[in-house]
Amino acid sequence: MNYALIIAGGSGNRMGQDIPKQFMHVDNCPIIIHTMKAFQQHPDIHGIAVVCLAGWETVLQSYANQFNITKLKWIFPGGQNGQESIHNGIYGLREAGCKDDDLVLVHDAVRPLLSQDIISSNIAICQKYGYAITGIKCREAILESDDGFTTSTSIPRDKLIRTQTPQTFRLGNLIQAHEEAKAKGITNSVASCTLMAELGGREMHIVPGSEKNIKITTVEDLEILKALMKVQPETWLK
Ligand SMILES: C[C@](O)(CO)[C@H](O)COP(=O)(O)O
Repeated sequence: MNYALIIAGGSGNRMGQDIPKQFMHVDNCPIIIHTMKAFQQHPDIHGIAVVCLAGWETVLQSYANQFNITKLKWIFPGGQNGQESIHNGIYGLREAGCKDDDLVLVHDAVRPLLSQDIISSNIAICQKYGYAITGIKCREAILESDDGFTTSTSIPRDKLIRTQTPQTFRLGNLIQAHEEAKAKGITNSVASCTLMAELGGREMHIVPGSEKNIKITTVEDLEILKALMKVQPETWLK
């Protein structure tokens, strides 16, 4: 079985709005529901779990009912950071009876333009190799800065990959990684892929992502999202 684990535990401070960004409406629908629709629509996704910001669980369930997201099976509590939220999600899935061999597609609630192809490739690559990370090659020149204002250091971009989600693993492998992280005192890795890299000993395979698989973090991202939805309302899901 293949399950989407949607991470919606954040309060979205960088957006500077009263409503958490995953619950903001675009095109008359909350961003998180746009995201869930992509998994709802995919024939090889058997269930959706959401790790949800405290206090928003009932709102989420109501929206899921309203927009006919019938695959939503579980809502788990969010954590203090992304790593803790994913931890809550995977232990929740195990307690709910999911098997170690089941695939878990960990996905940001605020990446609503996820394509069906990216979901399919994540499943195929994870089934074949065990660890699938969505990513795109870095096309910009990269500089390093200590203070955010000045720089004199360039980093060659040729080997750099900008990661996206989904990031897909077998449930048992994810749980093992989080147990190892606990033993090593790693508590705040940025993403599942960075956690796997920090732990070492795992080769992750890259699934081609898309510039359209945008992460909504700032008001500017919101404007880009609205423009993309206007220009290509049908094609972004392909
Ligand atoms: C997981 C991620 O989307 C990969 O690009 C990204 O790291 C999430 O970052 P955030 O700090 O949770 O917004």
